[in-house]
Amino acid sequence: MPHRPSILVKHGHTPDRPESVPDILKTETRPLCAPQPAPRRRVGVLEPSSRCPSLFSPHAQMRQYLDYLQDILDHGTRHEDRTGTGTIRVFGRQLRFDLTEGFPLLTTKRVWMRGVTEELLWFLRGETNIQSLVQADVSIWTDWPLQRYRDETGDEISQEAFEERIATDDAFAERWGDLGPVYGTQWRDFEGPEGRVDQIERLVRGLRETPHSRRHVVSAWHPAQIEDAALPPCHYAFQCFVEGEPGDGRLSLMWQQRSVDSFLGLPFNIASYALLTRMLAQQAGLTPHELIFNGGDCHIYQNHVEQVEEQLTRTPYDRPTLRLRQRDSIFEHAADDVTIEDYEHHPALTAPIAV
Ligand SMILES: Nc1nc(=O)c2c([nH]1)NC[C@@H]1CN(c3ccc(C(=O)N[C@@H](CCC(=O)O)C(=O)O)cc3)CN21
Ligand SMILES: O=c1ccn([C@H]2C[C@H](O)[C@@H](COP(=O)(O)O)O2)c(=O)[nH]1
Repeated sequence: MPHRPSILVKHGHTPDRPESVPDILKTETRPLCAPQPAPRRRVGVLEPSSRCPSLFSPHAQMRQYLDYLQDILDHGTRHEDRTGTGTIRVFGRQLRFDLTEGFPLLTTKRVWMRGVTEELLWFLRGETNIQSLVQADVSIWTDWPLQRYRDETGDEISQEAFEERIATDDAFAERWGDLGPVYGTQWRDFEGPEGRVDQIERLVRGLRETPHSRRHVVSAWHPAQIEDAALPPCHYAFQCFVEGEPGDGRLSLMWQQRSVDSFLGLPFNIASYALLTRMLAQQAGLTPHELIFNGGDCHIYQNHVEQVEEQLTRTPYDRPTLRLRQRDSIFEHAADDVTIEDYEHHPALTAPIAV
């Protein structure tokens, strides 16, 4: 029977760290984009002159996430949701991270980078069955397979009957874990009228051959296949942007997310797109620059509020550093190509996932 550990099992060890608060962080939070004198514009010169001043401080950037959570608590409205859990939600928010200043892995709780990495590699392999993820001991998707507790005709069966089938029927066991046409299919194998499109392969080629193109878009949203997916894509599209010339160019990435589980999902999503930006930049000989998140329905589940409030009492540490082994192809990466160094973080916070 495939190994299906509980998603709430914590991996790794979370050492408690002594608090050391840099002076700059002891002051009250300032508005992120307080009015500043207009910078002198120098067209075509790669200076961060026109960006929000908050981006100059890595601490302020990670405080952005805490300010975003506080904004939802302060301005959100309570609502029932599909999962029956209930959320507090706002609509339309943006976060921006400067990737030249360390890796944007949250430090106000532990974020499980190996889980993030395995999930991204699983998308990049074009897979939509979770068996290889589960074998890698990553169980963040185990609640969503289409045939969870269903037989092959789609009829619901008990958990015991389902586990019995998996244990005794190899063909059934092999199919277990299919999520339908989710990210892997849409990124690598998007079905169109003229055949399949490998959007990632096309993106890497585009970044190398026509870096300044305005068409570096990958869409996971396939309107004709939404009904067939176990969960319609939450982060449904991203776009890349290159400034500068080959040898001295820099790469930014912006992703769109229609629905945002701000406590459990978003920290994973930030780390995942930051890692993807590093991989794409490496393939195209560019330097990672800015990472931009645009969220639609940005919510905090009501059973995460306590953990969010705990997080809001914490002060971010310096950002860690990410090392990525160079590969000839973006599709050749293995999980141990990614190492995170100097990751000082507050203790892990656990929370139930809304299914
Ligand atoms: N409600 C909901 N939120 C999500 O973020 C989410 C979904 N559903 N469905 C699909 C995927 C699965 N994702 C997940 C699922 C679980 C965790 C999670 O439990 N994270 C734990 C660590 C898990 C571990 O250590 O094993 C965490 O504390 O961040 C994170 C992202 C993101 N997505
Ligand atoms: O990468 C992900 C995937 C999922 N989520 C969250 C957002 C919502 O809380 C649920 C999806 O429910 P819908 O009813 O389909 O919106 O999963 C996330 O934050 N990040």
